[in-house]
Amino acid sequence: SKPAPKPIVEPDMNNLPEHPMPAHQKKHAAMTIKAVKRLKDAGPFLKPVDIVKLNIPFYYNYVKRPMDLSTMEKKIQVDAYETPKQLTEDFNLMVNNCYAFNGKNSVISQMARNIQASFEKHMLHMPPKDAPAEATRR
Ligand SMILES: CN1C(=O)c2ccccc2Sc2cc(NC(=O)[C@@H]3CCCO3)ccc21
Repeated sequence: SKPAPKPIVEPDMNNLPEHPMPAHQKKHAAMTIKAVKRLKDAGPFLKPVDIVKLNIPFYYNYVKRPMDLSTMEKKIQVDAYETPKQLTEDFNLMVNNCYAFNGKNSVISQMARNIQASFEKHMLHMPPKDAPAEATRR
């Protein structure tokens, strides 16, 4: 029917959380996204899907909440995340958007799974919220 309009761009600077992720978790989150961006399969996920460049006017009819690595990086920088779980949810959203539009068995979806595996490995080392700062503990 009609191409759906572009969704609201994130992060919503008028709706940031009161208690964002603490600094030691924010640092690990930023390092994780930085590492994922260097992967050979990260290319198509570095920036928001460009519906003009890709000539896909109906993309937003399938994908209601676009997500990409630069948006996640921005959200980390402006303290839009309260928990590491919310970062993981955005990463999974990016992968599921790829499945929704391209199909799970597409080459691009395999690339999404490859970078998701690397993201999950890095997130295993995310420090707990109340991690004692090494210097002051003991
Ligand atoms: C995640 N994803 C896609 O989900 C997508 C959506 C529709 C059609 C193809 C694809 S693969 C893909 C390719 C690019 N490619 C590019 O951005 C560059 C510029 C336009 C052509 O290559 C970016 C995103 C993307």
